[in-house]
Amino acid sequence: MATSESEFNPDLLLAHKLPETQYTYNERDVAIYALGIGACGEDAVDSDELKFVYHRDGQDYIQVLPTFASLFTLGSMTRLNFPGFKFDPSLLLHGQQYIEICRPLPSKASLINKVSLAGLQDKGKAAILEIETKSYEQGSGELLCTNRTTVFLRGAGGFSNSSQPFSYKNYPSNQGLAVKIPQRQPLTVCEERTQPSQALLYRLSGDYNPLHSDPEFAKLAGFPRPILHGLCTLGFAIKAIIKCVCKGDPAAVKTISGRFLTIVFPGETLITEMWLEDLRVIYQTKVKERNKTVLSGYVDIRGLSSSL
Ligand SMILES: CCCCCCC/C=C/C(=O)SCCNC(=O)CCNC(=O)[C@H](O)C(C)(C)COP(=O)(O)OP(=O)(O)OC[C@H]1O[C@@H](n2cnc3c(N)ncnc32)[C@H](O)[C@@H]1OP(=O)(O)O
Repeated sequence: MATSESEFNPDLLLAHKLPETQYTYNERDVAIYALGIGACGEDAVDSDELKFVYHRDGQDYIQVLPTFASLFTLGSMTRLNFPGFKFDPSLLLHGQQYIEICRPLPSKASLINKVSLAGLQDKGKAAILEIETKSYEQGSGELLCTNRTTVFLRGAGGFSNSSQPFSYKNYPSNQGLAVKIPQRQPLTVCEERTQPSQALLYRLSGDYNPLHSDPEFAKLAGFPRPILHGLCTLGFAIKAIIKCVCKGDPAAVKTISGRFLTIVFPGETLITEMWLEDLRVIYQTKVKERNKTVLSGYVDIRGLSSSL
């Protein structure tokens, strides 16, 4: 148990206001992110992926992958601190990510993030903490996207003061649910190998958690070597869905939900299976070398090309 009963104070915790953060990005950040999630990693002239890392003079702007939105949360997620609730940050794992895109992401922008606590559950052996980030364009004040980041805090559960485990959630119960994988054959499957240096490249987008780069830190956290960022795995999976289901159009993606089921090591091969249910793509991603399902979730899309 990471907190003694006297340390957990739900009134203090729920009254706590998280500070606003800012995030400014440009085309260079967009391209570095796309390389970090494997764009053009196997073929430098891949016509489906080149547009995410390069645009010729005279062409329209570089295109932005919808999972780039997950980076907007970095400012608040790297400094998590709550009065009335303590945990060991070295035991934190990314559990789930939910992203709602209100309109396609511009290739450069300055954003204001409004951050709030969206949930906290006592699961006994762990605590589940959820942080919501709403990103508004500076100037217009228009809402661009919402992220909900769920972190799984190993060893931080068992803090409830009553016999009923503490549970707080302030968002609709149908959002970001664990998915049921269909029993039928998938509509389509995409296989892509991550590079042994994938996490070292991905971290340059701003997630410098040593869990993904430092062998000693990874061992202290309970892993034999550094593991891949969950959001990097999610980026690979959603890029595969855009390629295989959305005909390469990143603007087709409306909502993304993913649950990280087990760890991925950089260098492993990701196989993403996809099923279509109306305008929802259900997906699961497996690591080929260990035959383990590492991620599952859904993507809601805005429409479908008739050729599918
Ligand atoms: C830009 C900011 C990013 C913020 C994150 C910063 C740090 C980033 C770190 C990473 O990227 S870590 C790498 C990515 N994440 C992972 O690799 C985690 C992979 N998943 C696991 O290893 C396991 O699933 C787990 C999280 C350790 C949980 O497994 P465990 O066997 O311990 O749990 P269960 O007994 O099955 O379930 C207990 C309880 O918790 C609920 N639950 C389980 N898994 C998750 C999950 N991934 N997300 C949310 N909730 C989860 C589960 O439903 C059970 O609840 P009840 O059903 O009992 O109510």
